[in-house]
Amino acid sequence: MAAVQGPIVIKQLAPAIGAIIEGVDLAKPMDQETQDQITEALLTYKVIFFQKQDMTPQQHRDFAKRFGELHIHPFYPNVDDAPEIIILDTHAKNIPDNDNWHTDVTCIKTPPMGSILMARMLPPCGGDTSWSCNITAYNALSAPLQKLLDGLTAFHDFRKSFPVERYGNEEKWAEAVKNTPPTVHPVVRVHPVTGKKGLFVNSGFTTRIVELTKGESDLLLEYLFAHSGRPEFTVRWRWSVGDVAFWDNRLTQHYALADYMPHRRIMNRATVLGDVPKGPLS
Ligand SMILES: O=C(O)CCC(=O)C(=O)O
Ligand SMILES: [Fe+2]
Repeated sequence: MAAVQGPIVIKQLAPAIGAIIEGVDLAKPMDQETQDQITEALLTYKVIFFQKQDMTPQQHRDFAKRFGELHIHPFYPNVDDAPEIIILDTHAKNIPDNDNWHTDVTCIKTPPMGSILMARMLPPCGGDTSWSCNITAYNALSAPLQKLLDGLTAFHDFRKSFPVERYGNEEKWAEAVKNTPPTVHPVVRVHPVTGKKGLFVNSGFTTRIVELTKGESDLLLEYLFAHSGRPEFTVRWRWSVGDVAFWDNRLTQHYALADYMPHRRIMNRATVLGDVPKGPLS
């Protein structure tokens, strides 16, 4: 059954992050007021969930396009006549994917502002996804550590999440590496809309803090990666087919649990490009 179009109802899920949005059918044409309410909810709750949705990949793309230009992933398989929609199908490679804390595609100069993920096929149980709030994680650090981090930058490298041995096709991989050289972002990001500060390092892509020695960088990153995933900064979503999660990728991370093998799980994702991350000093 398709979702009903009506007044929006918001149900907060956890103190740090996450809310369910009721009363919107994402497949239907949307007025500006509804879109603005969705944007507002995204900024407030960082990840928002829509249930019982019935979108084709084309409608998924069209909804996502309302929020900005879409990213076409160099690697993931995509829908034939909607290349902006990537297909995450664990069965295709028979290995789990995205089962680490990460922020999407921070290895490019303009990492996504948001990702919109829809569940298409699910295992009988398991396969939940968690999101964490990098603003709450930053606020929980001591003032001296916040001050140190405010002035640092870090490398983000495509190869950390996409090593050649995992994604095969050496030629295509070399081309993607050439087109995606490591990029440097501030370790603390100022959210371009809310002005809030949050950690902007993630275990998916961040390899090295530029201004520190390798030993210092390794230890500090290890601490920050572990800190960011603390349960009190998170929300965990148990999927049903037709659920859609829309997250503000600018100051969040997420983790797709791979606890359901050998069952199949298929998700579709649209990825909305963002701006160049700015730090407190940049
Ligand atoms: O499959 C999931 O639940 C999330 C996968 C993921 O990391 C993503 O779509 O960006
Ligand atoms: Fe992801």
